[in-house]
Amino acid sequence: MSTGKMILPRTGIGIDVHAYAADEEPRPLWLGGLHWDGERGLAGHSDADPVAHAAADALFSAAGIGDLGTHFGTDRPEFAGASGVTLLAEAARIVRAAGFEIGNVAVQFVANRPKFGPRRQESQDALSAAAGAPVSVTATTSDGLGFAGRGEGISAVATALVYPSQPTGIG
Ligand SMILES: Nc1ccn([C@@H]2O[C@H](COP(=O)(O)O)[C@@H](O)[C@H]2O)c(=O)n1
Ligand SMILES: C[C@@]1(CO)OP(=O)(O)OP(=O)(O)OC[C@H]1O
Repeated sequence: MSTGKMILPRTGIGIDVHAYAADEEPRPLWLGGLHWDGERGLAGHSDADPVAHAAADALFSAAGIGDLGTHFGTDRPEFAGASGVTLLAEAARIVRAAGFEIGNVAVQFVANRPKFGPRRQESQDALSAAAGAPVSVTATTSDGLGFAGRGEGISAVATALVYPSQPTGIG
């Protein structure tokens, strides 16, 4: 007999944007959980990895427990310079503690460079290990249009699917 309880998945979305660091204050580029040698870095309180941040934001969104700023505010000195991989792992821990399992996360970033394809698997492996669930990463240019086309910054958008650890609902 049915108990009327179900496991309903929930989707979430996250967007993150970081501007390139000023020439006077150069930073390393961290993108998709990887360091990109010789590439211009992004400005931010943490390591400014928009792929990892968008993934974490999508997880919080799917669980309905706020967003990146809710959990890792820029007023928290312990997150200064924090790696995106660390933030994503912590986000996954918080989401699981809130009673959810993670199905998957998909992220796409918009940037002319670095050329991502050759390091896609490495990035996906790093982020999937952090999340404890599959994280796929894709890249696109914007055909030279907009702030990505002008080389002003990098944006990323992510979706996530989570589901309750225990059946919920009527019954
Ligand atoms: N930084 C990037 C951007 C794109 N790619 C790959 O190039 C292909 C074509 O991209 P479009 O701009 O035409 O969407 C696509 O396969 C992207 O994965 C990349 O490797 N690095
Ligand atoms: C990650 C945090 C905290 O260190 O800082 P930033 O690196 O500036 O990144 P952002 O995507 O603007 O999210 C806000 C903060 O939670």
